Amino acid sequence: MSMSDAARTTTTRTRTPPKRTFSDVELDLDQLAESFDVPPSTSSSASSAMAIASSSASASSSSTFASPCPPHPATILITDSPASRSKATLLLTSKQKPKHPHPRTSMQHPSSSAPIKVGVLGATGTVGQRFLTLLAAHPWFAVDALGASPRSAGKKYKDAVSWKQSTPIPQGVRDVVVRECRPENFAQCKIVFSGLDADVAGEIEEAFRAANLAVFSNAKNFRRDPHVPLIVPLVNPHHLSIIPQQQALFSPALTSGFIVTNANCSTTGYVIPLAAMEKAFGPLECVMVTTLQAISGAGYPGVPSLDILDNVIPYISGEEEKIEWETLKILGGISTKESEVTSADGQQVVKKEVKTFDMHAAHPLRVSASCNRVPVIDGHTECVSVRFARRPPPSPQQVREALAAYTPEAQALGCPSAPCRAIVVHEEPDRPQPRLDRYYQDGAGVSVGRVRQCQVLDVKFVVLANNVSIGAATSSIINAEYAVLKNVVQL
Ligand SMILES: NC(=O)C1=CN([C@@H]2O[C@H](COP(=O)(O)OP(=O)(O)OC[C@H]3O[C@@H](n4cnc5c(N)ncnc54)[C@H](OP(=O)(O)O)[C@@H]3O)[C@@H](O)[C@H]2O)C=CC1
Ligand SMILES: N[C@@H](CC(=O)OP(=O)(O)O)C(=O)O
Repeated sequence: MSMSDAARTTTTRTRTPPKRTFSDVELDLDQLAESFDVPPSTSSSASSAMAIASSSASASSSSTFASPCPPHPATILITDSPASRSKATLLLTSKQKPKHPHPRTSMQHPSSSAPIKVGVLGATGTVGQRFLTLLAAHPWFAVDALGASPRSAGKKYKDAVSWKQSTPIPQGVRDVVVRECRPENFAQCKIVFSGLDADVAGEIEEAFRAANLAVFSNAKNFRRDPHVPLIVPLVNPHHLSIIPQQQALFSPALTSGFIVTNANCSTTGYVIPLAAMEKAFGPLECVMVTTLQAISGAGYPGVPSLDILDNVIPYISGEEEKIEWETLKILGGISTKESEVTSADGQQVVKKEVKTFDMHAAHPLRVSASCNRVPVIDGHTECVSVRFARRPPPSPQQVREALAAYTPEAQALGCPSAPCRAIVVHEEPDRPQPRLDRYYQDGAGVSVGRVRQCQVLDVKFVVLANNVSIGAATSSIINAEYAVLKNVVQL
C-alpha cells in the first residue's frame, strides 16, 4: 500500500461510524444517510434501486477481529419500501442476515481455548508479510515459527525483511529469529501457512506434509494434483473432503499431514461472483475475463519500475492458463465412484471409493482469460462477461441481487476471518476502484460493480479483489479456520 493510502486509512479510520451490525433491514432513509455521511437531501429522493454514495471513504487496513461488518464506504443498494416511502430496505443485508452474531471476538475454536501454534513459510515475502499482519490479531492462531530462505535464516525478522505493509511489523515477531524451512524447525506447530516462492514450494511443502503438518499453501505447485484440494474459501471449502484420500496415499497413511492450496489471485477474485451466480441461476456456459493485475502480484521486488510506470504489460507468464484451468476445478464438484485399487502392501486388490474432481464436467464451462499487468500497487481488477446455460438468462438486476445475497458457508459457519459480506455490489458507474475498495473488510471480500447486459454473452460486470488478502493470505487463513471447525486439522 502506498504512503498516500496509508495516510487516507489513518485519517478515515477515526471517522468510521461506531460499530454496527446490519441486522435491521428496515431503516429510515434519513437515519441511514446520517450513518453513511450522506446528506439527507440525497437520500430523500428515494427511487427504486437507487444508489447512495457515501462521502466517507473508510477503509481499514488494520487487522482487527473486533469490528463486525463495517459499513461500506461507498454504495448501498436501496429500494422503496411499499409500506412507506420514507423507509428503505438494505438489499445487501436483508437476504444475508447472519444466522448468528458474527463471532470474531468471542468464538473459541472447538477443541480448547489454547491458541493453535502456527508457522509461516516465506514469512519475509509479500504474502508472508500479509500473513503476519493478519495473524497478529487472530483469535485462535498464534505464530510460533517463521521460515524463509537460507539468506534470511539466522537473522531477526526485522533485519531479514523488507517490510512493505502500512502497519508496523507486529511486535510479537520483530525479534523472532527466522529459520530455514525444515519441518524440525516447526515441530511445535500444527499448521503452517506457506507464502513460498513456487521455485522452492514443492519440495518444502511436501516435506512438511510428510512430517504430519497441515500445510495451507499459496503456491501453484500442487493446485493440479488430483488429491489436493484447490480451495477458494468463499466458494468450495467442502472440497476438503478429499483430504483423507490424500493422506491414504502414504504408507503408513498420514494422520494429520496434508496440503491444501489456494487459487491464483485473479482466479480467486472472479470465481466468487461466478459461484454466487451459479448458486442462484444454475450453471454457466462461457466466461470471458480480462484482468488488470496489480504489481504486488509479482512478489517483491517484482516488476521493474521502468517497465510498469506509464505502461500496461499485456502478458503475465502462465496466468491465463491458470485462470482457465483452476476455475473448473473450483466451480466443479467432487464425484465418487467405486474402483478396484491395490492395497498398500501390494498384496491384494480391494474395492474402494475414489473421489475425483469433476472439473464442471456435467455442464462444460468454457473460460477465456486475457491478463495484463497495470501500474496499481495492490488490487486486481477484472472485467468479466458470462453466458448462463439457462434460457432466458437472469436480468442484470437479478444478478445484482443474487451477488449481494451470497452467503458462503465459511461465513455462515463463523470462520473468524471470513468477511461479513462476501460480495459488495456497487451501483455507481465508476466503481469498484483499487484505491477506494481494496481494503474494505481488510480485503477479505470482493467488490463488484457495473453489472449490466452483455450484447455478446448475457451479463457483464467488474470485480475487484485484494490480491494479497482474499487473493492469498486471507484465503489460506479462512481455509485453515474452516478445516479446524470441521476437525480436518488434528489438534
Ligand atoms: N503476491 C501475490 O499477490 C500472490 C502470490 N501468490 C503466491 O504466493 C507465493 C509467495 O508470493 P510472494 O509473497 O508474492 O513472493 P515473494 O517473492 O515476495 O516472497 C517469496 C518468499 O519465499 C522465500 N524463499 C525464496 N527462496 C527460498 C528458499 N530457497 N527457501 C525458503 N524460502 C525461500 C523468500 O525468502 P527470502 O526473503 O529469504 O528470500 C520469501 O519469504 C508464490 O508462490 C506466489 O506465486 C499467490 C497469490 C497471490
Ligand atoms: N501471478 C499472480 C500472482 C501469483 O503469484 O500467482 P500464482 O500463485 O498463481 O503463481 C500475479 O502476478 O498477479
